[in-house]
Amino acid sequence: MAHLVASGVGKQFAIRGRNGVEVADILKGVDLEVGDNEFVSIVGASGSGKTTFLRIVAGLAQADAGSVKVNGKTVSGPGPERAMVFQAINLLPWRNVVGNVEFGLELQKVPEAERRARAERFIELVGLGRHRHAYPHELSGGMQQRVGIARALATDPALLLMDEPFGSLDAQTAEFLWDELSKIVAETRKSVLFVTHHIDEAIYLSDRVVVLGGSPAGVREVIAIDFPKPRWAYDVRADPRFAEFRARLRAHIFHPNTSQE
Ligand SMILES: Nc1ncnc2c1ncn2[C@@H]1O[C@H](COP(=O)(O)OP(=O)(O)OP(=O)(O)O)[C@@H](O)[C@H]1O
Repeated sequence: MAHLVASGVGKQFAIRGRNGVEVADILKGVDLEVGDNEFVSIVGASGSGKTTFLRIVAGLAQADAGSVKVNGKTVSGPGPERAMVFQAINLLPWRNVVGNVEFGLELQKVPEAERRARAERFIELVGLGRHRHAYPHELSGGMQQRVGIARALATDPALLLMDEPFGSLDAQTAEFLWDELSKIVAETRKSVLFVTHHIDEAIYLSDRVVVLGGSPAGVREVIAIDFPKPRWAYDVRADPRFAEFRARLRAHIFHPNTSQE
């Protein structure tokens, strides 16, 4: 069974325009699925509704039309089967790495011994074992983002929702974390819905890339990225099909009416 099935999702916002406040359709008729152990990215021009859609799946915003189901259950708010990783990492500055990773488990009332064991496991998995007692201000941006990923994984969600998690990092650190993330996702067999501006990142990480676009926005294109896994950023870039995927995605994002398949 697909982990996530979104059907006909629509969202309106009150937009302040020249003629005062108007209600505008931002998303309309969005159909999107993420299967078991599948990595799906959403790309699209700025303002195309990527974050809005992800927030609806997370249960942080409500759709005005359509439905979102995770493991067959309709989403009506946040839930333990979904965990979100944001671009702004939002670690608790007064807690060390272990304390931050345990935080979500405390909210879920997981007993202390299990909490500690789970936190330690995921801290090791993201490669921060030696820094487990460090405080956020003692960590680099990339390390903080890895704490955010460990915090989300520790709650053992069926679906990991990621909103530009590497967007604030330098290119080198981000690329290093692409390899890390794909390794972690393969190891933990998670399903992931990932929002990004970065076309190369989407191609490298994803099984499928969904292009959102139009006004109101809908699914413009879905491209299957069939490079074998595990992948390494260097090999993927060197493959001639990488340039093809890139050109197709750019065409759909930036010239949606002129691109042809
Ligand atoms: N709370 C809100 N109230 C009114 N309008 C909103 C609200 N949130 C988002 N919007 C509007 O919805 C549209 C989609 O925003 P969203 O942040 O989902 O786009 P995005 O594709 O994630 O953009 P970016 O790539 O720039 O992050 C934008 O026009 C934005 O102004």
